[in-house]
Amino acid sequence: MTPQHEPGQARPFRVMKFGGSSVGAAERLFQALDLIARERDDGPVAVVVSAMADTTDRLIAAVDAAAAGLPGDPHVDAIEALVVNVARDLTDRLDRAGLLKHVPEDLSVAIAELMRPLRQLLLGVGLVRERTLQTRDLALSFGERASVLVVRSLLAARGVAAVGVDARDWTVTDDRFGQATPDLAASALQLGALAAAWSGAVSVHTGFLGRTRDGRTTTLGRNGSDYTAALLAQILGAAELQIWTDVSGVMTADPELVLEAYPVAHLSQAEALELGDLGMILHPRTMSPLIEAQIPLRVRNTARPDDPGTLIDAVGTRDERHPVCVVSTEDLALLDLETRRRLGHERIGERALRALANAGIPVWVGTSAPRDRAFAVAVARHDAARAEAALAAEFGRNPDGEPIELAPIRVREPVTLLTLVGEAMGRTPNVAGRFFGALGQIGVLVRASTQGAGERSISAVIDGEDTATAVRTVHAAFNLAVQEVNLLVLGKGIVGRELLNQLAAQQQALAGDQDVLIKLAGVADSKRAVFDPAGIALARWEARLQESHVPPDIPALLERLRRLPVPILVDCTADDTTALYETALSLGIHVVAANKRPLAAPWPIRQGLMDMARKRHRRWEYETTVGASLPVIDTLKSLVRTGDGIVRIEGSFSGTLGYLAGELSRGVPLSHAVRDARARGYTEPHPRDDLSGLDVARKALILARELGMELDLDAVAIEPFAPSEALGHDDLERFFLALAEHDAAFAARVERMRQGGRVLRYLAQIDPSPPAGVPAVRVGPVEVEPDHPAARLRGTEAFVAFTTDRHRAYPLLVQGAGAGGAVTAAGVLTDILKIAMSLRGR
Ligand SMILES: NC(=O)C1=CN([C@@H]2O[C@H](COP(=O)(O)OP(=O)(O)OC[C@H]3O[C@@H](n4cnc5c(N)ncnc54)[C@H](O)[C@@H]3O)[C@@H](O)[C@H]2O)C=CC1
Ligand SMILES: N[C@@H](CC=O)C(=O)O
Repeated sequence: MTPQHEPGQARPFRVMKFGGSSVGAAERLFQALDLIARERDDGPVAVVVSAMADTTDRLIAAVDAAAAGLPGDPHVDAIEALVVNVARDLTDRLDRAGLLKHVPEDLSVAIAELMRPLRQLLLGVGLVRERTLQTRDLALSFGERASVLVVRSLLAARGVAAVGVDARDWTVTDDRFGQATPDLAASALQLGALAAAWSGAVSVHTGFLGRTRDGRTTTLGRNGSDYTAALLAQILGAAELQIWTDVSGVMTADPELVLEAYPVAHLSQAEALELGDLGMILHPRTMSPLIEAQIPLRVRNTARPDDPGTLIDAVGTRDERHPVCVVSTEDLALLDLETRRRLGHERIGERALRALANAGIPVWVGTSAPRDRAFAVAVARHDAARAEAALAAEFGRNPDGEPIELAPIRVREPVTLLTLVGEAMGRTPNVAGRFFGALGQIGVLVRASTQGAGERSISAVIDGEDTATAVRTVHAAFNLAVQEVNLLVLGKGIVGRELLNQLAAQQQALAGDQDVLIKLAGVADSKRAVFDPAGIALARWEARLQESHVPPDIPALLERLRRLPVPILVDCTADDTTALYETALSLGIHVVAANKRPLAAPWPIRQGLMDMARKRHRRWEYETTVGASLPVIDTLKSLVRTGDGIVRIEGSFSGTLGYLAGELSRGVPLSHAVRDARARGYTEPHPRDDLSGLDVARKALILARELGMELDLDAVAIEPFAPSEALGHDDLERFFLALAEHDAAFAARVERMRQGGRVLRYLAQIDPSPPAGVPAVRVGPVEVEPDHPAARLRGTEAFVAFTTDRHRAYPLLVQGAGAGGAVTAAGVLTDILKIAMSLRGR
């Protein structure tokens, strides 16, 4: 039973363990000392400490250097230097943090004194040039012993009665040096005898260390200080073990990979064991004293002691829904074994695991195909070659000694073991579906998979390069209530600016009503960029961009964008951005574009991008490139997908040219109408692209290519709206002046048409099977009769008519505003939402 803490009573006995990160940096020591003093005021405590900072590494390096041989004979000076270095490094660190002046005695002398036997030890190693695990354990013990000396002295200096305890004096172990196992009963006996002398003082113990019955120093292996602390807690019947570290508890994912990762409030001991198997929190053997004695464990942050941290106990999460932890174990190799026939009575998996165990190779995960025809096993990458050799040796023969038909072993590396751990999973339906669905949505291939017993964990082996995206996506699918997408918006002109305004207005509603959180990670124009992985407040995007001095290095920004959940590049420029799309898609970033140029790029380039998007399972959405927000592309794709035969596509694709035709028929001079159209945001950045017919030609080409027509822009027959000689100037003012010279001729032409009962329109026609000598795609001005569907268009209205096998008598019409910032931006936002919604609710 866990002792309960009654209000008003002193809290029962607790063990506090401070790891490398907490006592490692001398600066943190102050905080650790505060915490010990604070807890001590509240009831009895014992403290376990690790070695400071890189002291352990320095000690290993010193032993290795001594064993490798040092200059001089018998290396006395060099050994002296090694020892002095280790000691000086420690005292310098304390001095820099201003800690030495708090201690009345001279700590540097005490540390040097403590290290004296290390000198003899290294001399011995140098003489025999031999470095055994036993020697190494003894050398390493100086790190923890120095920590105890420092912590005890500093506690005493602030008036906290403290006694330093060399845990070797009570931790009785076997003689597996480097990874010794304590004997609980013997250790309890020793500790009982020692504890009587502490009489209320804080006992400060070395973590990690033990001693054999015949007095040789041992270490307890990985997470050894945690093990010491758990044992101490068990033997002394502590009410709680606190592990103080540099994070505020067990995180839902590696915060280096997932910005939104957050500490889990509660974990069950069973979950902690699963996580421990994956190298997280405590090593499973460290958990067993706590489970046996039912001692709760709290993981806390030394730098943020008021954070609640994670409580690990028998109950686990009190939150039925969430969260679950996503653990990524990287740098593994996956070995695939396949037999073409059954291997007699013994299964391939059993033999493989035994062979690997005999070779001393730890296995991260092993999974079998039905009836064991195939077996895949993941091992650390550095063990891959040895594992392959061990398996090849094993399967060179069957149990009867006969050769067998084993296909060559396939080794895939690097791979990552991605594991979802959470008790709540067992109580939630379709966990596997959501897990694999989330991976599938982003095109991550699962090379092997397993589901743990008790439905507490599920794992997938994936390619190493997919790790970051996969962890973020799975984390978001299980732990975030809303589907987050992250945008990098290129261009803040008519369309880009309006898009950001619409986003600002809709962001909250989308999160609240649609469970989609659209975050602006970055925005760039042709001069500068601003990027913030935490998200740029939409009300502040313009100010943030103006304040920025960062040049628009878009590939570098894409590299940062890819690390965020559901990254989308939003192209609202009129630039040639094909190279950027290639980078984005290859990095796993979706693309949403109002820009037509990449779609109108030479066929192999456009097709290469399409293939890349398909291969990488990324989306490239571009509905607004024809008819702004009108559903032109979606309609055409649906017709093609459902097997309708397209007979012809025709229409008025340009909002600008439609608007100009209307203005001309009202008597507005051409140059005035173009100025006006530009000011209203209908034209391309340079109106020449509209008046030359190029913009409509691009749109027609985009549609033709949807039909699989392998055409380039030069195959489109273009007759310009205005004469080419009027369109030469880049400078807009000069352009308008030159255009004005044609105002009278245009007015006369329109008047002549009016008198003939016809109207001017700029039409496009796409004919998949044109008559001989007629171009398949053509765009140009047409004088239409009053009963032509285009004759009735008003303002910026565009229309597209699809004549198909199924819509032959009455063509399928899409009609509405074909240009303008507001409708186009809404179309871009719709494309963004298409991607977000398709991922939501996985
Ligand atoms: N205006 C409309 O009605 C419609 C426009 N579109 C397309 O939307 C795109 C944008 O049009 P507008 O907003 O009207 O153009 P705009 O000229 O007003 O804005 C273009 C923006 O792109 C930026 N830019 C240019 N090159 C860049 C680069 N390499 N990196 C970052 N930013 C860059 C410019 O600084 C500017 O902010 C064009 O491709 C256009 O064809 C599509 C449908 C309708
Ligand atoms: N300039 C274009 C804008 C939309 O693509 C047009 O007027 O149609």
